[in-house]
Amino acid sequence: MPADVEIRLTFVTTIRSVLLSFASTVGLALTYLAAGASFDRIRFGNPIDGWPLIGLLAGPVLAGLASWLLMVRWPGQLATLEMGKRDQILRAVLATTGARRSAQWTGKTVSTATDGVERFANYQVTFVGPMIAAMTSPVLVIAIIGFVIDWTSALWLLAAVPVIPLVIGGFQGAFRRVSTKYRAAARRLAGKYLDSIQGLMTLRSLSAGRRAGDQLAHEAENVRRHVMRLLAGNQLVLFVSDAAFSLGMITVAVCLAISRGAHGHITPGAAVALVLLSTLLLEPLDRIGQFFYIGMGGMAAKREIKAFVDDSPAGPVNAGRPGHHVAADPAPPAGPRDGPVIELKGVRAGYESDSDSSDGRRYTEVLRGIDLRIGQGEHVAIVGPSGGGKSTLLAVIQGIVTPTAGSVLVAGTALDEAYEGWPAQQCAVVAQTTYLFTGSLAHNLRIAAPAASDDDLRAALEAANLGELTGLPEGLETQVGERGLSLSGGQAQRVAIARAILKDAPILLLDEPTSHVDLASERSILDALARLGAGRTVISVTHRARTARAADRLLELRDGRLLPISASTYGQCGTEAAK
Ligand SMILES: Nc1ncnc2c1ncn2[C@@H]1O[C@H](COP(=O)(O)OP(=O)(O)OP(=O)(O)O)[C@@H](O)[C@H]1O
Repeated sequence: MPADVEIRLTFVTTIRSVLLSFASTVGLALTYLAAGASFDRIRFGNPIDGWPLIGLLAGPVLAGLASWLLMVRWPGQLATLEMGKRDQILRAVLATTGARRSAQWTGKTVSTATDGVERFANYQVTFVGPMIAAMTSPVLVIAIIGFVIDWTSALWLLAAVPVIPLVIGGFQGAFRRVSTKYRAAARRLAGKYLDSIQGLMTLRSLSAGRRAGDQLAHEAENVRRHVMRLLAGNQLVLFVSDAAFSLGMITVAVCLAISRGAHGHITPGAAVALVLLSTLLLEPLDRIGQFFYIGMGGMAAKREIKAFVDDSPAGPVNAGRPGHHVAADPAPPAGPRDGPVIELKGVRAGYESDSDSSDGRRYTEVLRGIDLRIGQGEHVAIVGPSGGGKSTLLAVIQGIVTPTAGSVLVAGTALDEAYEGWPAQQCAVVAQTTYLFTGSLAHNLRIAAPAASDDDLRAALEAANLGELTGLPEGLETQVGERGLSLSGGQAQRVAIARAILKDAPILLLDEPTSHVDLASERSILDALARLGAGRTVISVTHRARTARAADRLLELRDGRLLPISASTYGQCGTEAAK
Protein backbone atom coordinates (compact mmCIF):
# COMPACT_ATOMS: atom_id res chain seq x y z
CA MET A 1 0.00 0.00 0.00
CA PRO A 2 1.54 3.33 -1.04
CA ALA A 3 2.21 5.68 1.87
CA ASP A 4 -0.20 8.35 0.56
CA VAL A 5 -3.14 5.89 0.65
CA GLU A 6 -2.27 5.08 4.25
CA ILE A 7 -2.03 8.76 5.16
CA ARG A 8 -5.34 9.47 3.42
CA LEU A 9 -7.07 6.61 5.21
CA THR A 10 -5.73 7.77 8.58
CA PHE A 11 -6.75 11.36 7.80
CA VAL A 12 -10.29 10.36 6.76
CA THR A 13 -10.61 8.07 9.78
CA THR A 14 -9.50 10.83 12.11
CA ILE A 15 -11.85 13.45 10.63
CA ARG A 16 -14.75 11.00 10.79
CA SER A 17 -13.90 10.10 14.37
CA VAL A 18 -13.68 13.74 15.40
CA LEU A 19 -17.01 14.58 13.72
CA LEU A 20 -18.79 11.56 15.15
CA SER A 21 -17.25 12.09 18.55
CA PHE A 22 -18.40 15.72 18.44
CA ALA A 23 -21.90 14.56 17.43
CA SER A 24 -21.90 12.11 20.30
CA THR A 25 -20.61 14.75 22.74
CA VAL A 26 -23.23 17.28 21.58
CA GLY A 27 -25.92 14.60 21.96
CA LEU A 28 -24.90 13.88 25.53
CA ALA A 29 -24.40 17.57 26.30
CA LEU A 30 -27.94 18.27 25.07
CA THR A 31 -29.24 15.53 27.33
CA TYR A 32 -27.43 16.90 30.37
CA LEU A 33 -28.46 20.48 29.63
CA ALA A 34 -32.04 19.34 29.15
CA ALA A 35 -31.86 17.46 32.44
CA GLY A 36 -30.60 20.64 34.16
CA ALA A 37 -33.28 22.78 32.53
CA SER A 38 -35.96 20.25 33.50
CA PHE A 39 -34.67 20.37 37.06
CA ASP A 40 -35.32 24.12 37.10
CA ARG A 41 -38.82 23.66 35.70
CA ILE A 42 -39.71 20.96 38.19
CA ARG A 43 -38.70 23.35 40.94
CA PHE A 44 -41.21 25.85 39.60
CA GLY A 45 -43.91 23.20 39.31
CA ASN A 46 -43.96 22.98 35.50
CA PRO A 47 -44.10 19.65 33.66
CA ILE A 48 -41.20 18.70 31.40
CA ASP A 49 -41.94 20.23 28.01
CA GLY A 50 -40.44 22.35 25.24
CA TRP A 51 -36.77 22.07 24.28
CA PRO A 52 -35.64 20.15 27.37
CA LEU A 53 -37.99 17.35 26.32
CA ILE A 54 -36.69 17.45 22.74
CA GLY A 55 -33.12 17.51 24.11
CA LEU A 56 -33.80 14.55 26.38
CA LEU A 57 -35.18 12.52 23.47
CA ALA A 58 -32.91 13.68 20.63
CA GLY A 59 -29.64 13.75 22.59
CA PRO A 60 -29.31 10.04 23.30
CA VAL A 61 -30.51 9.19 19.78
CA LEU A 62 -27.79 11.43 18.27
CA ALA A 63 -25.11 10.04 20.61
CA GLY A 64 -26.14 6.44 19.92
CA LEU A 65 -26.24 6.97 16.16
CA ALA A 66 -22.76 8.52 16.14
CA SER A 67 -21.29 5.66 18.19
CA TRP A 68 -22.97 3.08 15.98
CA LEU A 69 -21.61 4.72 12.82
CA LEU A 70 -18.19 4.73 14.43
CA MET A 71 -18.42 0.97 15.00
CA VAL A 72 -19.96 -0.28 11.73
CA ARG A 73 -17.43 1.26 9.35
CA TRP A 74 -14.34 -0.13 11.07
CA PRO A 75 -14.31 -3.71 9.73
CA GLY A 76 -14.14 -2.59 6.08
CA GLN A 77 -11.38 -0.09 6.75
CA LEU A 78 -9.48 -2.60 8.84
CA ALA A 79 -9.58 -5.12 6.00
CA THR A 80 -8.41 -2.52 3.47
CA LEU A 81 -5.49 -1.48 5.62
CA GLU A 82 -4.47 -5.06 6.49
CA MET A 83 -4.61 -6.11 2.84
CA GLY A 84 -2.44 -3.16 1.77
CA LYS A 85 0.18 -3.79 4.46
CA ARG A 86 0.38 -7.53 3.74
CA ASP A 87 0.80 -6.75 0.07
CA GLN A 88 3.67 -4.40 0.95
CA ILE A 89 5.30 -7.07 3.13
CA LEU A 90 4.88 -9.73 0.43
CA ARG A 91 6.63 -7.47 -2.08
CA ALA A 92 9.45 -6.93 0.41
CA VAL A 93 9.70 -10.71 0.94
CA LEU A 94 9.88 -11.39 -2.78
CA ALA A 95 12.56 -8.75 -3.18
CA THR A 96 14.63 -10.06 -0.29
CA THR A 97 17.81 -11.79 -1.28
CA GLY A 98 18.64 -15.31 -0.21
CA ALA A 99 21.21 -13.80 2.12
CA ARG A 100 18.49 -12.92 4.62
CA ARG A 101 16.44 -16.06 4.42
CA SER A 102 16.71 -18.17 7.50
CA ALA A 103 14.30 -19.78 9.93
CA GLN A 104 14.58 -16.69 12.15
CA TRP A 105 13.82 -14.46 9.22
CA THR A 106 10.86 -16.61 8.12
CA GLY A 107 9.44 -16.56 11.63
CA LYS A 108 9.85 -12.80 11.81
CA THR A 109 8.10 -12.47 8.44
CA VAL A 110 5.15 -14.62 9.50
CA SER A 111 4.80 -12.80 12.81
CA THR A 112 5.04 -9.36 11.17
CA ALA A 113 2.64 -10.21 8.34
CA THR A 114 -0.02 -11.74 10.61
CA ASP A 115 -0.07 -10.50 14.20
CA GLY A 116 1.98 -7.36 13.45
CA VAL A 117 -0.27 -6.21 10.60
CA GLU A 118 -3.40 -6.95 12.62
CA ARG A 119 -2.16 -4.89 15.54
CA PHE A 120 -1.03 -2.08 13.28
CA ALA A 121 -4.37 -1.90 11.42
CA ASN A 122 -6.33 -2.08 14.64
CA TYR A 123 -4.21 0.74 16.05
CA GLN A 124 -4.46 2.87 12.92
CA VAL A 125 -8.21 2.48 12.43
CA THR A 126 -9.68 2.07 15.91
CA PHE A 127 -7.18 4.02 17.94
CA VAL A 128 -5.51 6.99 16.23
CA GLY A 129 -8.69 8.77 15.06
CA PRO A 130 -10.78 8.11 18.19
CA MET A 131 -7.81 9.09 20.39
CA ILE A 132 -7.45 12.45 18.61
CA ALA A 133 -11.23 12.86 18.80
CA ALA A 134 -11.21 12.04 22.51
CA MET A 135 -8.48 14.60 23.11
CA THR A 136 -10.33 17.35 21.25
CA SER A 137 -13.91 16.75 22.42
CA PRO A 138 -13.23 18.29 25.90
CA VAL A 139 -12.63 21.61 24.12
CA LEU A 140 -16.15 21.37 22.68
CA VAL A 141 -17.60 20.56 26.10
CA ILE A 142 -15.80 23.57 27.62
CA ALA A 143 -17.21 25.80 24.86
CA ILE A 144 -20.75 24.50 25.52
CA ILE A 145 -20.33 25.10 29.26
CA GLY A 146 -19.00 28.60 28.52
CA PHE A 147 -21.77 29.56 26.10
CA VAL A 148 -24.73 27.92 27.81
CA ILE A 149 -23.85 27.91 31.52
CA ASP A 150 -21.00 30.09 32.76
CA TRP A 151 -17.63 31.24 31.37
CA THR A 152 -15.90 31.38 34.76
CA SER A 153 -16.63 27.68 35.40
CA ALA A 154 -15.57 26.86 31.84
CA LEU A 155 -12.16 28.53 32.26
CA TRP A 156 -11.52 26.76 35.58
CA LEU A 157 -12.25 23.38 33.98
CA LEU A 158 -10.16 24.29 30.92
CA ALA A 159 -7.08 24.60 33.13
CA ALA A 160 -7.40 20.91 34.14
CA VAL A 161 -7.90 19.49 30.63
CA PRO A 162 -4.31 19.67 29.18
CA VAL A 163 -2.98 17.62 32.10
CA ILE A 164 -4.49 14.40 30.65
CA PRO A 165 -2.63 14.34 27.26
CA LEU A 166 0.55 15.40 29.05
CA VAL A 167 0.30 12.46 31.43
CA ILE A 168 -0.49 10.04 28.56
CA GLY A 169 2.60 11.31 26.69
CA GLY A 170 4.71 10.69 29.80
CA PHE A 171 3.42 7.13 30.20
CA GLN A 172 4.06 6.43 26.51
CA GLY A 173 7.76 7.23 26.91
CA ALA A 174 8.00 5.10 30.05
CA PHE A 175 6.33 2.00 28.58
CA ARG A 176 7.65 2.03 25.01
CA ARG A 177 10.46 -0.39 25.85
CA VAL A 178 8.00 -2.83 27.43
CA SER A 179 5.87 -3.11 24.28
CA THR A 180 8.92 -3.32 21.97
CA LYS A 181 10.30 -6.19 24.07
CA TYR A 182 6.94 -7.96 23.95
CA ARG A 183 6.84 -7.77 20.12
CA ALA A 184 10.44 -9.04 19.90
CA ALA A 185 9.60 -12.01 22.16
CA ALA A 186 6.49 -12.80 20.08
CA ARG A 187 8.57 -12.72 16.89
CA ARG A 188 11.18 -15.04 18.40
CA LEU A 189 8.49 -17.52 19.45
CA ALA A 190 6.96 -17.48 15.94
CA GLY A 191 10.42 -18.15 14.43
CA LYS A 192 11.18 -21.07 16.74
CA TYR A 193 7.70 -22.52 16.28
CA LEU A 194 8.02 -22.45 12.50
CA ASP A 195 11.51 -23.85 12.69
CA SER A 196 10.31 -26.78 14.79
CA ILE A 197 7.46 -27.58 12.40
CA GLN A 198 9.76 -27.45 9.37
CA GLY A 199 12.32 -29.64 11.08
CA LEU A 200 9.79 -31.99 12.68
CA MET A 201 11.11 -35.15 11.02
CA THR A 202 14.70 -34.30 11.98
CA LEU A 203 13.66 -33.65 15.57
CA ARG A 204 11.80 -36.96 15.69
CA SER A 205 14.65 -38.95 14.22
CA LEU A 206 17.06 -37.42 16.74
CA SER A 207 14.60 -38.02 19.61
CA ALA A 208 14.86 -34.30 20.28
CA GLY A 209 11.10 -33.60 20.23
CA ARG A 210 10.82 -33.18 24.00
CA ARG A 211 13.79 -30.78 24.16
CA ALA A 212 12.39 -28.73 21.28
CA GLY A 213 9.02 -28.68 23.08
CA ASP A 214 10.72 -27.44 26.26
CA GLN A 215 12.45 -24.68 24.33
CA LEU A 216 9.14 -23.62 22.79
CA ALA A 217 7.52 -23.64 26.22
CA HIS A 218 10.38 -21.46 27.47
CA GLU A 219 9.86 -18.96 24.65
CA ALA A 220 6.08 -18.99 25.19
CA GLU A 221 6.64 -18.31 28.89
CA ASN A 222 8.88 -15.42 27.91
CA VAL A 223 6.07 -13.95 25.77
CA ARG A 224 3.60 -14.46 28.63
CA ARG A 225 5.89 -12.59 31.02
CA HIS A 226 6.17 -9.65 28.63
CA VAL A 227 2.39 -9.55 28.08
CA MET A 228 1.86 -9.57 31.84
CA ARG A 229 4.30 -6.69 32.22
CA LEU A 230 2.37 -4.78 29.57
CA LEU A 231 -0.95 -5.50 31.26
CA ALA A 232 0.43 -4.61 34.69
CA GLY A 233 1.56 -1.25 33.30
CA ASN A 234 -1.90 -0.81 31.80
CA GLN A 235 -3.66 -1.53 35.08
CA LEU A 236 -1.33 0.76 37.01
CA VAL A 237 -1.96 3.64 34.65
CA LEU A 238 -5.71 3.00 34.70
CA PHE A 239 -5.73 3.01 38.48
CA VAL A 240 -3.65 6.19 38.81
CA SER A 241 -5.49 8.09 36.12
CA ASP A 242 -8.97 7.01 37.22
CA ALA A 243 -8.32 7.75 40.87
CA ALA A 244 -6.59 11.08 40.31
CA PHE A 245 -8.47 12.54 37.36
CA SER A 246 -12.03 11.25 37.70
CA LEU A 247 -12.15 12.19 41.32
CA GLY A 248 -10.26 15.46 40.79
CA MET A 249 -12.36 16.61 37.84
CA ILE A 250 -15.71 15.77 39.41
CA THR A 251 -14.67 17.41 42.71
CA VAL A 252 -13.66 20.60 40.88
CA ALA A 253 -16.99 20.58 38.96
CA VAL A 254 -19.04 20.03 42.14
CA CYS A 255 -17.16 22.82 43.98
CA LEU A 256 -17.71 25.17 41.04
CA ALA A 257 -21.40 24.26 40.82
CA ILE A 258 -21.94 24.88 44.54
CA SER A 259 -19.93 28.09 44.65
CA ARG A 260 -21.37 29.62 41.45
CA GLY A 261 -24.90 28.52 42.39
CA ALA A 262 -24.62 29.88 45.96
CA HIS A 263 -23.60 33.30 44.60
CA GLY A 264 -26.51 33.27 42.18
CA HIS A 265 -24.39 33.20 39.03
CA ILE A 266 -26.08 30.02 37.78
CA THR A 267 -29.42 28.34 38.43
CA PRO A 268 -29.60 25.05 40.36
CA GLY A 269 -30.48 23.31 37.07
CA ALA A 270 -27.36 24.77 35.39
CA ALA A 271 -25.30 23.60 38.38
CA VAL A 272 -26.64 20.05 37.89
CA ALA A 273 -25.87 20.28 34.13
CA LEU A 274 -22.35 21.57 34.93
CA VAL A 275 -21.56 18.50 37.07
CA LEU A 276 -23.04 16.13 34.47
CA LEU A 277 -21.16 17.83 31.63
CA SER A 278 -17.87 17.61 33.49
CA THR A 279 -18.07 13.80 33.16
CA LEU A 280 -17.70 14.29 29.38
CA LEU A 281 -14.30 15.88 30.02
CA LEU A 282 -13.11 12.47 31.18
CA GLU A 283 -13.54 10.98 27.67
CA PRO A 284 -9.74 10.90 27.05
CA LEU A 285 -9.39 8.86 30.25
CA ASP A 286 -11.58 6.11 28.78
CA ARG A 287 -9.01 5.82 26.01
CA ILE A 288 -6.10 5.28 28.37
CA GLY A 289 -7.29 1.70 28.92
CA GLN A 290 -6.86 1.07 25.20
CA PHE A 291 -3.68 3.07 25.10
CA PHE A 292 -1.35 0.35 26.26
CA TYR A 293 -2.84 -2.69 24.64
CA ILE A 294 -3.91 -1.27 21.28
CA GLY A 295 -1.87 1.93 21.20
CA MET A 296 1.58 0.82 22.35
CA GLY A 297 1.33 -2.60 20.65
CA GLY A 298 0.19 -0.93 17.43
CA MET A 299 3.01 1.60 17.51
CA ALA A 300 5.58 -1.17 18.06
CA ALA A 301 4.05 -3.15 15.16
CA LYS A 302 4.16 -0.04 12.97
CA ARG A 303 7.87 0.42 13.67
CA GLU A 304 8.46 -3.27 13.04
CA ILE A 305 6.65 -3.25 9.65
CA LYS A 306 8.50 -0.12 8.60
CA ALA A 307 11.87 -1.60 9.55
CA PHE A 308 11.01 -4.83 7.71
CA VAL A 309 9.95 -3.07 4.50
CA ASP A 310 12.81 -0.53 4.61
CA ASP A 311 15.28 -3.34 5.21
CA SER A 312 14.31 -5.32 2.11
CA PRO A 313 15.97 -4.43 -1.15
CA ALA A 314 12.62 -3.93 -2.90
CA GLY A 315 12.79 -3.20 -6.59
CA PRO A 316 15.47 -4.21 -9.03
CA VAL A 317 18.15 -6.72 -8.14
CA ASN A 318 20.86 -4.21 -7.52
CA ALA A 319 18.78 -1.39 -6.08
CA GLY A 320 20.64 0.30 -3.30
CA ARG A 321 24.09 -0.18 -4.71
CA PRO A 322 25.52 3.28 -5.13
CA GLY A 323 26.16 4.45 -8.63
CA HIS A 324 24.35 1.60 -10.34
CA HIS A 325 21.83 2.33 -13.03
CA VAL A 326 18.85 -0.03 -13.21
CA ALA A 327 16.99 -0.46 -16.46
CA ALA A 328 13.25 0.16 -16.24
CA ASP A 329 12.38 -1.95 -19.29
CA PRO A 330 13.28 -5.56 -19.97
CA ALA A 331 16.62 -5.96 -21.67
CA PRO A 332 16.59 -7.73 -25.05
CA PRO A 333 16.46 -11.53 -24.97
CA ALA A 334 19.79 -13.28 -25.14
CA GLY A 335 20.47 -14.51 -28.61
CA PRO A 336 23.71 -16.02 -29.81
CA ARG A 337 26.28 -13.31 -29.36
CA ASP A 338 29.98 -12.91 -29.27
CA GLY A 339 31.75 -12.71 -25.94
CA PRO A 340 31.06 -14.55 -22.70
CA VAL A 341 27.59 -15.70 -21.66
CA ILE A 342 28.58 -15.46 -18.01
CA GLU A 343 31.30 -13.15 -16.74
CA LEU A 344 32.18 -12.28 -13.15
CA LYS A 345 34.90 -9.75 -12.37
CA GLY A 346 36.27 -9.23 -8.87
CA VAL A 347 33.01 -10.40 -7.27
CA ARG A 348 32.83 -10.31 -3.50
CA ALA A 349 29.71 -11.49 -1.66
CA GLY A 350 28.60 -12.83 1.68
CA TYR A 351 25.80 -13.00 4.20
CA GLU A 352 24.44 -10.83 6.91
CA SER A 353 22.80 -12.69 9.73
CA ASP A 354 20.65 -11.43 12.58
CA SER A 355 22.56 -11.78 15.76
CA ASP A 356 20.40 -13.47 18.38
CA SER A 357 21.64 -11.63 21.40
CA SER A 358 22.25 -8.07 20.29
CA ASP A 359 20.69 -5.66 17.83
CA GLY A 360 23.69 -5.77 15.49
CA ARG A 361 24.19 -7.91 12.39
CA ARG A 362 27.15 -10.10 11.58
CA TYR A 363 28.58 -10.13 8.06
CA THR A 364 30.50 -13.12 6.72
CA GLU A 365 32.28 -12.79 3.40
CA VAL A 366 32.13 -16.01 1.36
CA LEU A 367 33.32 -14.98 -2.11
CA ARG A 368 36.48 -12.88 -2.00
CA GLY A 369 37.23 -11.81 -5.55
CA ILE A 370 35.78 -14.20 -8.15
CA ASP A 371 36.85 -13.90 -11.79
CA LEU A 372 35.02 -16.20 -14.19
CA ARG A 373 34.38 -16.19 -17.95
CA ILE A 374 32.16 -18.81 -19.57
CA GLY A 375 31.44 -18.90 -23.30
CA GLN A 376 28.34 -19.97 -25.20
CA GLY A 377 27.65 -23.70 -24.90
CA GLU A 378 30.56 -24.30 -22.52
CA HIS A 379 30.19 -26.78 -19.66
CA VAL A 380 32.08 -25.80 -16.51
CA ALA A 381 32.22 -27.90 -13.37
CA ILE A 382 32.94 -26.30 -9.99
CA VAL A 383 34.29 -28.35 -7.11
CA GLY A 384 35.58 -27.40 -3.69
CA PRO A 385 35.20 -28.02 0.01
CA SER A 386 31.80 -28.06 1.63
CA GLY A 387 30.75 -24.58 2.75
CA GLY A 388 33.28 -23.03 0.37
CA GLY A 389 30.67 -20.92 -1.42
CA LYS A 390 29.73 -22.88 -4.54
CA SER A 391 25.96 -22.45 -4.03
CA THR A 392 26.60 -18.81 -3.20
CA LEU A 393 28.33 -18.37 -6.54
CA LEU A 394 25.27 -19.81 -8.32
CA ALA A 395 23.04 -17.51 -6.23
CA VAL A 396 25.09 -14.51 -7.40
CA ILE A 397 24.62 -15.55 -11.04
CA GLN A 398 20.85 -15.85 -10.47
CA GLY A 399 20.73 -12.39 -8.88
CA ILE A 400 19.58 -13.89 -5.56
CA VAL A 401 22.66 -12.72 -3.69
CA THR A 402 23.87 -9.24 -4.57
CA PRO A 403 27.66 -8.82 -4.60
CA THR A 404 29.19 -6.15 -2.41
CA ALA A 405 31.85 -5.52 -5.07
CA GLY A 406 32.63 -6.47 -8.66
CA SER A 407 30.44 -6.98 -11.70
CA VAL A 408 28.27 -9.82 -12.99
CA LEU A 409 27.21 -10.40 -16.57
CA VAL A 410 24.54 -13.00 -17.39
CA ALA A 411 23.44 -13.99 -20.88
CA GLY A 412 25.45 -11.10 -22.25
CA THR A 413 23.82 -8.44 -20.03
CA ALA A 414 25.37 -6.83 -16.94
CA LEU A 415 23.08 -7.36 -13.94
CA ASP A 416 23.59 -3.72 -12.94
CA GLU A 417 21.75 -2.74 -16.09
CA ALA A 418 19.26 -5.60 -16.32
CA TYR A 419 15.76 -5.51 -14.91
CA GLU A 420 14.91 -7.52 -11.82
CA GLY A 421 13.73 -10.78 -13.41
CA TRP A 422 16.45 -10.99 -16.04
CA PRO A 423 18.88 -13.49 -14.48
CA ALA A 424 16.02 -15.75 -13.34
CA GLN A 425 14.67 -15.82 -16.89
CA GLN A 426 18.03 -16.78 -18.35
CA CYS A 427 18.85 -19.59 -15.92
CA ALA A 428 17.20 -22.94 -15.29
CA VAL A 429 18.27 -24.48 -12.00
CA VAL A 430 18.32 -28.01 -10.67
CA ALA A 431 19.35 -27.82 -7.02
CA GLN A 432 20.21 -30.41 -4.36
CA THR A 433 16.57 -30.80 -3.36
CA THR A 434 13.34 -29.83 -5.06
CA TYR A 435 10.31 -28.25 -3.49
CA LEU A 436 6.97 -29.62 -4.61
CA PHE A 437 3.97 -27.40 -4.04
CA THR A 438 0.72 -28.90 -2.83
CA GLY A 439 -1.36 -29.40 -5.96
CA SER A 440 -1.35 -31.44 -9.16
CA LEU A 441 1.72 -32.61 -11.02
CA ALA A 442 0.65 -30.33 -13.88
CA HIS A 443 0.48 -27.36 -11.49
CA ASN A 444 4.00 -28.14 -10.28
CA LEU A 445 5.33 -28.25 -13.82
CA ARG A 446 3.48 -25.18 -15.09
CA ILE A 447 5.22 -23.08 -12.45
CA ALA A 448 8.12 -23.11 -14.92
CA ALA A 449 6.01 -22.61 -18.06
CA PRO A 450 2.45 -21.41 -17.45
CA ALA A 451 1.49 -21.67 -21.14
CA ALA A 452 2.69 -25.26 -21.64
CA SER A 453 0.13 -27.71 -23.03
CA ASP A 454 -0.53 -31.13 -21.52
CA ASP A 455 1.45 -32.67 -24.37
CA ASP A 456 4.41 -30.38 -23.56
CA LEU A 457 4.24 -31.50 -19.92
CA ARG A 458 4.17 -35.19 -20.88
CA ALA A 459 7.10 -34.71 -23.28
CA ALA A 460 9.10 -32.94 -20.53
CA LEU A 461 8.36 -35.78 -18.09
CA GLU A 462 9.50 -38.35 -20.68
CA ALA A 463 12.71 -36.41 -21.36
CA ALA A 464 13.35 -36.20 -17.62
CA ASN A 465 13.02 -40.01 -17.37
CA LEU A 466 9.82 -39.59 -15.39
CA GLY A 467 7.41 -41.14 -17.86
CA GLU A 468 6.18 -43.48 -15.11
CA LEU A 469 4.18 -40.63 -13.54
CA THR A 470 2.09 -40.02 -16.63
CA GLY A 471 0.97 -43.65 -16.37
CA LEU A 472 -0.64 -43.04 -12.93
CA PRO A 473 -4.49 -43.28 -12.89
CA GLU A 474 -4.93 -39.53 -12.65
CA GLY A 475 -1.95 -38.73 -14.90
CA LEU A 476 -0.97 -35.06 -14.82
CA GLU A 477 -3.74 -34.34 -12.32
CA THR A 478 -2.14 -36.60 -9.70
CA GLN A 479 -1.87 -34.64 -6.47
CA VAL A 480 1.68 -34.22 -5.18
CA GLY A 481 3.27 -32.15 -2.41
CA GLU A 482 2.43 -32.29 1.26
CA ARG A 483 -1.16 -33.47 0.91
CA GLY A 484 -0.71 -35.66 -2.16
CA LEU A 485 1.50 -38.41 -3.48
CA SER A 486 4.92 -38.26 -1.89
CA LEU A 487 7.50 -38.54 -4.66
CA SER A 488 10.88 -40.07 -3.90
CA GLY A 489 13.94 -37.79 -3.75
CA GLY A 490 15.03 -39.01 -7.18
CA GLN A 491 11.58 -38.45 -8.70
CA ALA A 492 11.41 -34.95 -7.22
CA GLN A 493 14.80 -34.16 -8.79
CA ARG A 494 13.49 -35.34 -12.13
CA VAL A 495 10.44 -33.08 -11.71
CA ALA A 496 12.99 -30.25 -11.35
CA ILE A 497 14.67 -31.40 -14.59
CA ALA A 498 11.26 -31.48 -16.32
CA ARG A 499 10.67 -27.91 -15.07
CA ALA A 500 14.07 -26.90 -16.50
CA ILE A 501 13.21 -28.53 -19.83
CA LEU A 502 9.92 -26.61 -19.93
CA LYS A 503 11.62 -23.36 -19.00
CA ASP A 504 14.02 -23.74 -21.90
CA ALA A 505 16.53 -21.18 -20.61
CA PRO A 506 19.92 -20.76 -22.30
CA ILE A 507 21.89 -21.28 -19.08
CA LEU A 508 21.65 -24.37 -16.91
CA LEU A 509 22.83 -24.28 -13.29
CA LEU A 510 23.20 -27.62 -11.55
CA ASP A 511 23.85 -27.61 -7.81
CA GLU A 512 24.70 -31.21 -6.93
CA PRO A 513 21.38 -32.55 -8.25
CA THR A 514 22.30 -36.16 -7.46
CA SER A 515 23.68 -35.65 -3.96
CA HIS A 516 20.61 -37.09 -2.22
CA VAL A 517 19.63 -39.96 -4.52
CA ASP A 518 20.56 -43.62 -4.96
CA LEU A 519 22.76 -44.95 -7.75
CA ALA A 520 19.89 -46.02 -10.02
CA SER A 521 18.25 -42.62 -9.72
CA GLU A 522 21.61 -40.93 -10.25
CA ARG A 523 22.10 -42.70 -13.56
CA SER A 524 18.63 -41.74 -14.68
CA ILE A 525 19.07 -38.10 -13.60
CA LEU A 526 22.54 -37.72 -15.20
CA ASP A 527 21.19 -39.20 -18.39
CA ALA A 528 18.29 -36.69 -18.44
CA LEU A 529 20.66 -33.83 -17.57
CA ALA A 530 23.00 -34.74 -20.41
CA ARG A 531 20.11 -34.34 -22.84
CA LEU A 532 19.00 -31.10 -21.17
CA GLY A 533 22.51 -29.61 -21.20
CA ALA A 534 23.15 -30.22 -24.89
CA GLY A 535 23.60 -26.87 -26.64
CA ARG A 536 23.25 -24.89 -23.40
CA THR A 537 25.80 -23.15 -21.22
CA VAL A 538 26.13 -25.28 -18.10
CA ILE A 539 27.68 -24.69 -14.70
CA SER A 540 27.56 -27.74 -12.50
CA VAL A 541 28.57 -27.75 -8.89
CA THR A 542 29.58 -31.24 -7.94
CA HIS A 543 31.49 -33.47 -5.57
CA ARG A 544 31.46 -36.38 -8.03
CA ALA A 545 34.62 -36.98 -10.01
CA ARG A 546 32.70 -38.49 -12.92
CA THR A 547 30.57 -35.38 -13.42
CA ALA A 548 33.59 -33.12 -12.91
CA ARG A 549 35.66 -34.95 -15.52
CA ALA A 550 32.84 -34.85 -18.06
CA ALA A 551 32.95 -31.01 -18.09
CA ASP A 552 34.91 -28.92 -20.61
CA ARG A 553 36.62 -27.10 -17.77
CA LEU A 554 37.12 -27.79 -14.08
CA LEU A 555 37.44 -25.04 -11.43
CA GLU A 556 37.96 -25.27 -7.72
CA LEU A 557 36.40 -22.79 -5.30
CA ARG A 558 38.60 -22.53 -2.24
CA ASP A 559 39.09 -19.69 0.25
CA GLY A 560 36.62 -17.55 -1.66
CA ARG A 561 38.52 -17.73 -4.97
CA LEU A 562 38.23 -19.81 -8.15
CA LEU A 563 41.25 -21.64 -9.51
CA PRO A 564 41.49 -23.89 -12.57
CA ILE A 565 42.46 -27.49 -11.86
CA SER A 566 42.96 -30.40 -14.22
CA ALA A 567 40.52 -33.28 -14.19
CA SER A 568 43.32 -35.78 -13.56
CA THR A 569 44.62 -33.81 -10.54
CA TYR A 570 41.09 -33.64 -9.10
CA GLY A 571 40.59 -37.39 -9.24
CA GLN A 572 44.02 -38.17 -7.75
CA CYS A 573 44.12 -35.52 -5.03
CA GLY A 574 40.90 -37.04 -3.78
CA THR A 575 38.83 -34.01 -2.83
CA GLU A 576 36.68 -35.63 -0.20
CA ALA A 577 33.84 -37.07 -2.34
CA ALA A 578 35.77 -37.25 -5.58
CA LYS A 579 35.23 -40.87 -6.11
N1 LIG B 1 21.30 -17.73 3.71
C1 LIG B 1 22.48 -17.75 4.34
N2 LIG B 1 22.68 -16.94 5.40
C2 LIG B 1 23.85 -16.93 6.06
N3 LIG B 1 24.91 -17.70 5.72
C3 LIG B 1 24.79 -18.54 4.66
C4 LIG B 1 23.57 -18.60 3.92
N4 LIG B 1 23.74 -19.50 2.93
C5 LIG B 1 25.00 -19.99 3.05
N5 LIG B 1 25.63 -19.41 4.08
C6 LIG B 1 27.01 -19.65 4.52
O1 LIG B 1 27.89 -19.36 3.44
C7 LIG B 1 28.93 -20.31 3.35
C8 LIG B 1 28.95 -20.90 1.95
O2 LIG B 1 27.78 -21.66 1.77
P1 LIG B 1 27.46 -22.37 0.38
O3 LIG B 1 26.15 -23.06 0.54
O4 LIG B 1 27.59 -21.40 -0.71
O5 LIG B 1 28.65 -23.42 0.28
P2 LIG B 1 28.80 -24.68 -0.66
O6 LIG B 1 30.19 -24.66 -1.15
O7 LIG B 1 27.72 -24.72 -1.67
O8 LIG B 1 28.59 -25.85 0.39
P3 LIG B 1 28.11 -27.39 0.11
O9 LIG B 1 29.12 -28.01 -0.80
O10 LIG B 1 28.15 -28.00 1.45
O11 LIG B 1 26.74 -27.31 -0.46
C9 LIG B 1 28.67 -21.32 4.44
O12 LIG B 1 29.52 -21.03 5.52
C10 LIG B 1 27.23 -21.12 4.83
O13 LIG B 1 27.04 -21.36 6.19
